[in-house]
Amino acid sequence: MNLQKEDAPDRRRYRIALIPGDGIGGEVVPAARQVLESLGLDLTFVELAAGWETFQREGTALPAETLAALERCHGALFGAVSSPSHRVEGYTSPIIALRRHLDLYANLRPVVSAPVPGSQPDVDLLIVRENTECLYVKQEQLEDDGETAVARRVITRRASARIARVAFERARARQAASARPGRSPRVTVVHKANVLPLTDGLFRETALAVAADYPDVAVEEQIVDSMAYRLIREPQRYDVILAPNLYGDILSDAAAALVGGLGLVASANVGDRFVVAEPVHGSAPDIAGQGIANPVATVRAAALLLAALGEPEAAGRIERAVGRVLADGIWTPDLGGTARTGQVTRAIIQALQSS
Ligand SMILES: NC(=O)C1=CN([C@@H]2O[C@H](COP(=O)(O)OP(=O)(O)OC[C@H]3O[C@@H](n4cnc5c(N)ncnc54)[C@H](O)[C@@H]3O)[C@@H](O)[C@H]2O)C=CC1
Ligand SMILES: O=C(O)CCCC(=O)C(=O)O
Repeated sequence: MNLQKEDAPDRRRYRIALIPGDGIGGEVVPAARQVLESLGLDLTFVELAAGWETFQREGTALPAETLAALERCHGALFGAVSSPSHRVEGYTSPIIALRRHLDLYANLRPVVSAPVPGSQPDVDLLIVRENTECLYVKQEQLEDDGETAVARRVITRRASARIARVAFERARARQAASARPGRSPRVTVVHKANVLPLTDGLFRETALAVAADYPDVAVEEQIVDSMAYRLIREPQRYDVILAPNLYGDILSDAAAALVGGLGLVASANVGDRFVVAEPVHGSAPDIAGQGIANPVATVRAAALLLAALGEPEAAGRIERAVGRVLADGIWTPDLGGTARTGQVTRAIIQALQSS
């Protein structure tokens, strides 16, 4: 995947879109921007609108100007949006729309132990989630009698094969980077083909066929409900977990709970030409506006963005700085600490500058 703009005059100058969205998105994205600004890279930022507040103001949650501006950026950092849980005429989740519009077909979610309370030791896994289809095609309808609602679930061989390739390639790359020393690379294919033999069956069958091209990577399969159970019982045994969209979404929030919570876990929505990085969490309306949101997930998302753009060294520096701050016990309340968003952010910047 080469995400760098071919027409970029200088590959080491990046124009980055910032889409804070709603709720704590407006707190954690500026925090991540400060961290990015402290790196000494040649970055310019373009702030773009999307989300529920944008919808209320402009009648669309993903304005055409946002999409047009993204075309001129190398990548984007997304905060979170507040999507209502009831139908609102004309509203559609902008992050789901962006993933499909930009064909960001791989949602990569690293889940790694952290030196914080509640984190299990020795967890180092990657959830590779298909990001464009399944129930997220959002084709729902209410039947004429108003008593039955139907959703279409789409699984294609093409999308299943390309996400499976990402999973196997990542398993190889993780092995090369010694992510799990002494253990062989492995992909766990998640499905529910025992109940849904056509849709999940196609996902499963396609992933297992792709596995044949990767004899050096072990493959196993796991039905999604027992996957949830085993993930919680024994997260250390997993390496790369490959899942259709909805299962991957649910498993990644559960996995976050194993390593300190949603305040720490980031993701990258990756396609062949673009990347949108974001925290796994949502807009957290219960804590929005209080200055206590944990910025780490979004700072880590910024690191994933830099890595995808071809700046692994800067990404590594951010990760190491975050690790030091967490080890020093500079924690927001979700981790049991008393630090505020700004204090954690400043500590990360200080750790970067002293590295
Ligand atoms: N990618 C996106 O934009 C996503 C958006 N959402 C939206 O977010 C809204 C709220 O959804 P919820 O179910 O409450 O999930 P949520 O992820 O926003 O919050 C779940 C819990 O985790 C806590 N939390 C999340 N991020 C945190 C952080 N950085 N620091 C400290 N605590 C944090 C929250 O306070 C809350 O108790 C909904 O409107 C939903 O549509 C949810 C998930 C992803
Ligand atoms: O609330 C929204 O607008 C989107 C929530 C989707 C989500 O949790 C994910 O795909 O990671």
